[in-house]
Amino acid sequence: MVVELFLDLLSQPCRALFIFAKKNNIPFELKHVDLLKGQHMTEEFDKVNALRKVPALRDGAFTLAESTAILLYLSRKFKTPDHWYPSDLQKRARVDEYLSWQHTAIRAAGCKVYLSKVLLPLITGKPFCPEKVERAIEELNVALKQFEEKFLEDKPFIAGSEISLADLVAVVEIMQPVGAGYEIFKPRPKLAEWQGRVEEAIGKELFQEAHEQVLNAKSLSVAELVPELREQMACMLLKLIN
Ligand SMILES: N[C@@H](CCC(=O)N[C@@H](CS)C(=O)NCC(=O)O)C(=O)O
Repeated sequence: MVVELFLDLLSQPCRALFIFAKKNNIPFELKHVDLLKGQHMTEEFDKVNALRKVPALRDGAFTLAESTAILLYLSRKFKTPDHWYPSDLQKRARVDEYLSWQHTAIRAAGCKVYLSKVLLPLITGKPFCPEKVERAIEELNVALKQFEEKFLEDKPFIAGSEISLADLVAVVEIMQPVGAGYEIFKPRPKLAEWQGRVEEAIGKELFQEAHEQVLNAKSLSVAELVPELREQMACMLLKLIN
């Protein structure tokens, strides 16, 4: 029985897992959990991840939540090439450092841009609030400056000369505000060059496949989201962006 991955490619951590599994030829069954249909809120999905969030993994009777834990589980189980999570003590520490930092920095700010500009208007049917989007962009700009100066410096990749889990996790988060129409790369040549290297290391086709949905906001629909769930999701999003 192959590993089952519960994903929605609209979600950044899900894209990281999808790319990682495909790039490393890890055999897996993709279980699509459609966030915009509220499929993560069902009793059925609750048995896989009681946190009711994607991504999640099931390997036989074993279930696992949290993308970092899942990436590490897959890298160990399938003994993926060393560069993803280097055995060298200090290179590995660089990856750990980035994975620890990113949740409250790039991820938090990039999410706010996407949620306030794309998802909340889609769910409520109301236009986005320009002040909220502006505030989120300011937060994101601070995080991106820290990313370039502290984490990337003048290296090709975060842990040195090869792509690692840190770059993968970073790139999927950085693409989320791009999906909201925010021009991230033009004013940041260093970031743009890094993104190009990461995309090349992953493979352009796989990168595009993973990002197709998030880069096409017009294709999103909440027509199948029942009113109670719509209400719950709107409240949750408002809390997240405030
Ligand atoms: N720390 C978690 C974050 C998971 C997460 O926030 N997933 C979002 C999609 S990106 C989700 O499922 N949201 C649905 C909800 O919170 O109701 C991870 O890295 O896996």
